[in-house]
Amino acid sequence: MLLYDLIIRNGMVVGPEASFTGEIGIKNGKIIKITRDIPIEGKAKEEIDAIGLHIFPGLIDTHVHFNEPGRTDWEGILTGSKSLAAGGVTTYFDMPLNSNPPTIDAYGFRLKQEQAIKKSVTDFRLWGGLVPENVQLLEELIQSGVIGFKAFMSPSGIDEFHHSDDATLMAGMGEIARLGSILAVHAESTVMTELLAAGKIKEGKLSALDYCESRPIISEMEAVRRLLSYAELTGCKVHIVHASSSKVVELITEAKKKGIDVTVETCPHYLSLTSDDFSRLGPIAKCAPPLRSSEEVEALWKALANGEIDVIGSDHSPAPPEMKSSKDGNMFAAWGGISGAQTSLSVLLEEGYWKRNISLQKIAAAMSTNPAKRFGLYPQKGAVAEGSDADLALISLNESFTLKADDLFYRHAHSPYIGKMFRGKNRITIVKGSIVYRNGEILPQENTETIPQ
Ligand SMILES: NC(=O)NC(NC(N)=O)C(=O)[O-]
Ligand SMILES: [Zn+2]
Ligand SMILES: [Zn+2]
Repeated sequence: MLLYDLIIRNGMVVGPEASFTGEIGIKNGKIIKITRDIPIEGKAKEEIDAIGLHIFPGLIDTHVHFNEPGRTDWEGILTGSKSLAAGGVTTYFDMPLNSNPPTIDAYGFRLKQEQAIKKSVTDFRLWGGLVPENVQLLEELIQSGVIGFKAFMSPSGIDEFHHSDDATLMAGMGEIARLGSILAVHAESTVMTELLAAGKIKEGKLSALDYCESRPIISEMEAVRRLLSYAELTGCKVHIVHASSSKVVELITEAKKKGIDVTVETCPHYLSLTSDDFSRLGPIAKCAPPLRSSEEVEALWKALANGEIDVIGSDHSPAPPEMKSSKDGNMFAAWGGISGAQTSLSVLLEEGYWKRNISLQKIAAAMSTNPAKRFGLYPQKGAVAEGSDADLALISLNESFTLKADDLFYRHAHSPYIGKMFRGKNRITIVKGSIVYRNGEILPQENTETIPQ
């Protein structure tokens, strides 16, 4: 009898304190043995020689919009999950919008879950939405198995997913606290962003910089402060998504000190791109909240280095090319959302590890361990440890590549990073013991349909 299905030999395991040379034995989708500095004893059906590779706990992307069912022409579970696997991500949390129907009741949940079980090449969880119409349906969403709830404090850009007014937030947060779940929030002020945008549009000021000015940092800060008050009042756990500035992070750090149960996420694009890049690249780099200055980028890195940023999520939110272009230079009209599912770790390694001395431990924490802990998946996920799911990314740190459109598995080969050089390449992605990605290719899996893209 073979002891293992798979043994990974000679790799450098990225542990929580330090990296160590170790070997990993996998059976039935789980890590059942790890040795330090000595070869694993026993045989396996398959072996991987990971000499020269760093073994990360499989990354968890807490924030993707795969838009299926309903807007599969924008992305899709198959294409989206392939792109994640290529980037070392083994589990994602899909947002309750822009799929149609949105995931705001058990029916919407079931429709999406059926598709994801058939098509996803990685593991996944689904967010439920909190909208003004469904406060009484949050419990059925919990029973369906949502990882948590997501609300917008300003319009989402999607007609079927309304943003939460203050009354909805307070009632919804009371209910979510009662259910013991967590609320993820897109925090921008509706009043500030709508009035500022209306002013710009009236004056015909429609450039990238005008768009950025219509969504200032203070509008995020105002929304976060208000939300934190509701969190304090209701006891609801909250997670602020896509913070664009260290000033937002500071508010959360202060709230943590006061005992509020809050965490914060930022995205690779806020750590690597500026509003000037948006002016240069056009709608491909449009997002909400918008890109900021290079000083803000550096301040966010500091916050990450200080351990003040809990989670990095991609906020992959693509749209068809027509919606990501602008013939007349009107940046207000283009779709807001950056395609980043495949490149998160690449950005963190090149811009963080190589350029700013951010340790691999910090990167693994923000991209795997912390999300697993925050959303109740640890230690099943988020750790290279005996008993954990065999979700792993094998990275060649020194190897560099220049990103080409051809490398992207997205439905639409869009990325603000095409032409950028990255040091650090994901070679192999393993999900629950199965090799799903190896050296540029997705490997066929028994449980996923091979559907043409
Ligand atoms: N409807 C969306 O997908 N919106 C997303 N768009 C961005 N971030 O520009 C988001 O997460 O807010
Ligand atoms: Zn958002
Ligand atoms: Zn989003």
